[in-house]
Amino acid sequence: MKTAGGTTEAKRRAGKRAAHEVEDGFVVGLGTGSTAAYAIDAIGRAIDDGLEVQGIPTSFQSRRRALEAGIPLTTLDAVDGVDLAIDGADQIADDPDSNGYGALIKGGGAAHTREKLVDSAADRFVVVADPSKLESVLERAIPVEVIPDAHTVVAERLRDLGGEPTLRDAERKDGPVVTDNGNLVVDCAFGPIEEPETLATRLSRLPGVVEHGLFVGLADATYVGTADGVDVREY
Ligand SMILES: O=C[C@H](O)[C@H](O)[C@H](O)COP(=O)(O)O
Repeated sequence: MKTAGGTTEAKRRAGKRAAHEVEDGFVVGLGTGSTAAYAIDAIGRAIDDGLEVQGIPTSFQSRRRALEAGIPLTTLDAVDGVDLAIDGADQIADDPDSNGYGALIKGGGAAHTREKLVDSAADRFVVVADPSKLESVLERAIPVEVIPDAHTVVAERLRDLGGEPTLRDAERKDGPVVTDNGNLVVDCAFGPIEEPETLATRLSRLPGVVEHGLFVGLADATYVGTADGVDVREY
């Protein structure tokens, strides 16, 4: 049986393992969420032991975690490139025989726009996860970041594409979630996504959409923490 403690340990293992890939002098993309946070903490400990790196956070949350961990920060426009990005995922397509093997759904924390920017800029993008994130076919609702004025129009276009859109509401305030970029999030359910690349292209084309949480062909590897180790998938 999977326990909350077991999941925590799996996330910690995956995060630590990915942090081992960080080398002296690297510029590292720092993902958002509870799993990437373990990688950030591990990089911080390596810095205490003498490693020299710079981090690029993907959200307010990862920036704060990185500052707490003592990671020197930089920005995408101040560096020549990103050596490695480490980031979590909400769902990972895990059928090697399918079109979308290694495709991801991200944005459960509304951070997918900056995550996609940083993760796609990296020479290598490693996903860190626990086994609950693995599915043969992606099926979670896709987070779509929209400029505020556009949310009703985009929702209409998403229905045209066969989706069921819902404006994401904040849990601890009246009103919608507002992203780090000042935008809104529409979560759109499409059922099982057999052709993630086709859907990703269609979503990217919609006026008013800033970015969506379907990451296709971006991940280079996934590290899945397990009860006694880490399973590695290279794409
Ligand atoms: O917007 C949030 C991000 O895409 C996260 O990487 C994703 O939600 C996974 O988070 P966690 O590791 O906490 O499940």
